[in-house]
Amino acid sequence: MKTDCARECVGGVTRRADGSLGELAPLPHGTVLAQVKSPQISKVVLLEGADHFGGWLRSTRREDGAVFEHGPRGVRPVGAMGRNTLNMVSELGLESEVLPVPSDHVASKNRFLFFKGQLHKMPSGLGGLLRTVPPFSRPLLQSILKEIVVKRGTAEDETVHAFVARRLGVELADIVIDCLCRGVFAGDCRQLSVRSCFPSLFNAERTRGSIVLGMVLGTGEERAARILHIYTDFRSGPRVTPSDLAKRSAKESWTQWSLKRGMQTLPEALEDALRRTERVEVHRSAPAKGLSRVGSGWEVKLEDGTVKADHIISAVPAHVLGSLLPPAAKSLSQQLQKIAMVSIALVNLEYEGTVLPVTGFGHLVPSSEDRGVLGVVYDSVAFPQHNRPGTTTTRITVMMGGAWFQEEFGKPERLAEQELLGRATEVVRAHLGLTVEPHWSYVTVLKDCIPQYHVGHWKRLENIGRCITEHSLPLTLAGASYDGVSVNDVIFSGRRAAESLVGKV
Ligand SMILES: Cc1cc2nc3c(=O)[nH]c(=O)nc-3n(C[C@H](O)[C@H](O)[C@H](O)COP(=O)(O)OP(=O)(O)OC[C@H]3O[C@@H](n4cnc5c(N)ncnc54)[C@H](O)[C@@H]3O)c2cc1C
Ligand SMILES: C=Cc1c2[nH]c(c1C)Cc1[nH]c(c(CCC(=O)O)c1C)Cc1[nH]c(c(C)c1CCC(=O)O)Cc1[nH]c(c(C)c1C=C)C2
Repeated sequence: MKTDCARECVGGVTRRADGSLGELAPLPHGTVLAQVKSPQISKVVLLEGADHFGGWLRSTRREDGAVFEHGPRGVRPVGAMGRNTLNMVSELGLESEVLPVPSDHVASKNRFLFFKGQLHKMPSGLGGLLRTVPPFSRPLLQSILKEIVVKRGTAEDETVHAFVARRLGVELADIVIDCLCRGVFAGDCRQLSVRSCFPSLFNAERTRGSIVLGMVLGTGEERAARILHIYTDFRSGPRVTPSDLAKRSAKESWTQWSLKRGMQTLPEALEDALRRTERVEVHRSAPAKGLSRVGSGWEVKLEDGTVKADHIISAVPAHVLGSLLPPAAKSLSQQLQKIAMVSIALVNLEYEGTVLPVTGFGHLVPSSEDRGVLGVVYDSVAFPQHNRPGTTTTRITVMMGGAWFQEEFGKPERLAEQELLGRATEVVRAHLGLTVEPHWSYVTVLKDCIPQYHVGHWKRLENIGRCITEHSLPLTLAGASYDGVSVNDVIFSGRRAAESLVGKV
């Protein structure tokens, strides 16, 4: 949670001698909008509930040099959002830390599906579209060509499954789209909204009458991005001037990138930069416990003090914000709390030697095959630089649960590590034929880690926006709960929120 204190505000935060947070004598508030629209923000107070910044960006750096990701492991460089993140990486001085994956890398070219007990390479290139490739019953090109003449839908929103079944056929919806939604949202394509999860597909149908025509007639960048990926959300977004690093990523056709010491390096570098910035106060282990309106601003209740602020940028999950708002904002709270979250059980495994039967990014599992197992990432293929130096090892990550967590595993807080490790090793035995024991493992349950944009999410966002405007709440929303769950999306949402207060920077 970020609180902005404009010049005239200013309650603020001090650290007591014992390190806890105390309140400064509050000074008079002026009108919030007049203050926050002014570029002269006197202070920004950043409140992080956990003892580290970065939320799900967590990396284990083992003493022997191996790196394991427990959250995101690759960021896409394409589009305005991708450039924006790379620009930030440059500004933070992390260029030399970047590990790019070019488009001709095997991790960019090969993705697999585990269907009917077998691994199948996802079709790619023209050949893959022309031929009948198992597990599909006919050439994908047939479905693609037919799509052009399918009548435009009229619904304001529908499930991703219904949309794709209608336009491209049930087989693609049941297998490919089911997998895609699991591999991005850990979600159920029969509940997720096409309008909010894949706005580019929804808009292509609306504006061009067809997904295929939308892709063909899109901008050059959109077309290029589409060719490079199986799935690309070709939202072009606002113009972002590319840094040298972003230009390099385009020139070298990167499909994703990571950082030498893991993705956690990014929030660490950001924290360091913020601590060096004047008028910015950064607090860890400082969870917001409640919000109340004081004058035209807010009072944020902490465990051991309060902070007064003219404006709040909330980057906590929607349901958390909903639980913090005062009773007077009941309808806003209710809307926020309706944005569902799912949990993931994640198991990192390390093996001695090269043990994978195939190479590529990883494989996804459709819900018809195994509801509980979402997919397996072959980390050491995309990022061998994270392997223990001087040895040949294989690192993989098994992801389980998502929208099926409760029915498959019960409550996230009740799970035994051993049970999850057992399930994960069983998965790699059945899917990849790995019968040897892993040399090292790490089990974690990421509770409520990915928001679910269910059908009607767009309407909920409209209602949320209306509640904020109607009650003139000095509140801006950012983070994964609203308009995109990728690392790029959430970083961009933070930037947009800040710019809505101080103007374009
Ligand atoms: C397993 C996994 C794999 C993923 N893989 C990828 C990938 O490969 N590529 C990609 O682009 N994206 C990926 N994502 C998605 C992406 O990582 C997340 O959507 C994104 O990091 C969410 O960022 P956020 O800041 O919105 O939310 P969070 O990371 O949830 O951060 C919210 C922060 O708010 C803090 N907070 C909570 N309550 C309070 C409170 N009361 N007071 C103060 N602070 C509070 C939390 O401690 C946390 O630091 C993945 C996600 C997961 C879970
Ligand atoms: C099996 C579960 C998951 C895997 N990754 C994620 C989950 C839930 C989370 C995730 N993965 C990606 C994103 C960002 C999307 C974006 O817009 O940038 C998120 C939130 C990247 C991604 N991973 C896969 C796809 C198709 C994408 C989209 C972008 C792209 O095309 O690169 C596929 C995939 N994810 C996982 C596996 C095992 C897998 C496929 C082989 C893990």
